[in-house]
Parts: sequence; C-alpha cells; structure tokens
Amino acid sequence: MIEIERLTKRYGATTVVDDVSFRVEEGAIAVVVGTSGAGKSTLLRMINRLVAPSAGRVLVDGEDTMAIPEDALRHRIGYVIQGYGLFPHRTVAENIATVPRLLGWEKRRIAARVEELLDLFQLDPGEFAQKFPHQLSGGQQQRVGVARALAAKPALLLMDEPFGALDPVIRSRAQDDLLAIQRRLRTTVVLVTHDMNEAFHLGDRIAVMDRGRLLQYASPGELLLRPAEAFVEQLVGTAERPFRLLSLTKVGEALEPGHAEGEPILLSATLRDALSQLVWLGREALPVVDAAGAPAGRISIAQILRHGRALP
Ligand SMILES: Nc1ncnc2c1ncn2[C@@H]1O[C@H](COP(=O)(O)OP(=O)(O)OP(=O)(O)O)[C@@H](O)[C@H]1O
Repeated sequence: MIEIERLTKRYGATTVVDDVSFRVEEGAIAVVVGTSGAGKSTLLRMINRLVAPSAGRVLVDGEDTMAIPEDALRHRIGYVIQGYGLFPHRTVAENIATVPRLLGWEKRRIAARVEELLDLFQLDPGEFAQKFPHQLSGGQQQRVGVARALAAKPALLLMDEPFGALDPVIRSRAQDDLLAIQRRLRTTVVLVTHDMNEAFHLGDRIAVMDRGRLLQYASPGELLLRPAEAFVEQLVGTAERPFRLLSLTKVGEALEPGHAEGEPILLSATLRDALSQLVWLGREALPVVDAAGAPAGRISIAQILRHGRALP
C-alpha cells in the first residue's frame, strides 16, 4: 500500500504539485491523468525521490520513504518511463538483471529470474536474452523495460507514460499484457498518462490533476457519474461517457436467459464490445458463451440500454 500525504513541490514561487493526498491499496492500479504540465511526472518522481518534495510525505507499506536510503528505496520501487531507458550496450538479460545484481543476488538466482520474466512477457529466452535493445521492436523494448522494473519483485511499480511511444494496436496489447501480469503478481502500480482511454482501461482508481492540484481521486464509475468539477467532466469527455460506462461492465453481469442466433459473445466481453458487435451485425440480440464455448444465455440491445441507465 502507498499513502501520499499532502505532497507539495515548489520551484521558486511556482507550485507545481499542490498539497496532493491519496492512497493506493495493495495490488491496485492508480492512474494519474491531467493536462500537460499538471504536475503528474513530478508527483510520480517524488514517490521514488528522484524529485525531493518541498512538503508532505510518502509512506510505502507504512514506512516513510524519507527514512529509507535512496538507493534501497529505488530497489524497492520499479520505475518505467516512456522510451524505456534500456541500457543500449547491455543485452536484454543484462538489462533485466540490473537491480538483482546491485542487490547482490547469486548468479543462478538472477539467471532463473531473468528467464522467468522473459517467459512471463512472452519473449523466448533462447531468442531474446542475448539481443541488444536496438535489435528489438518498440513493443519488445517496452516489455523488457517493464520486466526490468519488476525484476527484484518491487512493492510498487511507477510508470510514466509507459505506452506513449507505441502505435495504437501494440499499445492496446501492451495494456492488456500489463493488466494480466499485474493481476498475477499483485504489484501495486501508479501510472501516469494523458490518455483517458488508457486511464479507464487500466485504473482501479483515477487521480485527476490540473495545475498541480488533485481535483478528484475516484473509481472510473464514480468519475463518470459524479465528476467533482466541470473540468473533470470535460476531461472525461461527455460524448464518450456512455461508452466508457458500458466498458466498465462485463456481459456476464447483464446476462439474460434464453437463446439468440448469430456469432456468440464471450461472458468476459464488456457491454461496450457487445453493443459494438450488435450494431455491426444489425441484430437485436446475440448468444453468449463462456470461455469453454458453452452457451450461457443472451445479450440484447434492450438489456444494454436498461443496464446503461441503471449503472451505479
Ligand atoms: N526542475 C524543474 N524546475 C522548474 N520547473 C519545473 C521543473 N520540473 C518541472 N517543472 C514544471 O512543473 C510543471 C509540472 O511538470 P510535470 O512534468 O510534472 O507535468 P506533467 O503533468 O507530467 O506534464 P506532461 O504531461 O507534459 O509530461 C511544469 O510547468 C514544468 O515546467
């Protein structure tokens, strides 16, 4: 768990992070969004003390970060930035091994960890371990960057626009991969982005910042239905609001009994996916199946509308 208490950063007379407090539960993903210059990166960099706070404090698992020596702190907190910051003259394996080496892990343990992470990120160790960063695609470099940040099993992972350099298709896959890996490892994550779609896709909670201030810190559903200020509503995008709401609910949560004809939809798909499919196929309803392909019921346009209105 991470607790940010009244964190403030001033440069001369300018306050770039202004009295920000929020808490991220163990194993949750908090996404910080806001316009350019809102103070998102500065906030993130105060968490691992790359930037020294002017006031306030950060607790990681109850411990004040000021009480932890800086290098020890950075070993406990993974950090991923746009462009991944891989060491160009080190192989993929050496890059991933950076922190375990600094921590003095035994060679065998490091090798096993590197292999485990390469597997986890679907990079065949035989093919990738000895490659250099310039021999990898952007998406592969991104995965190595995250693998390196996770190598020493950090309590917390900080990510600053980690998908910013990826094209939309790869970006969406990288987000899904991160979610799958994060759900498995249960690492607490604080991620900065200016992309609202990314925020709604990844965030258990979303922190909205504007000119250094935290305007709202809430779940995606609350942010949509109860925006604290006009600026939050505007940032969320009123035209996108219904679709974002539908994307927060799984088909399984709105399932109807009965049959329908046509291409089945998975229980785990979102209502947004279902609506899109229904409109595309020009149907009133479609069958729903579970992951094994067994029939589970149906989903209809009428049901999606009913559900859309009844959301929290
Ligand atoms: N070392 C510094 N000295 C003076 N001002 C700084 C310094 N670092 C950042 N700032 C200012 O602080 C403000 C917040 O910067 P920050 O990078 O945290 O914003 P951001 O929300 O991450 O923006 P972006 O999305 O554009 O990266 C900006 O106005 C920036 O110019």
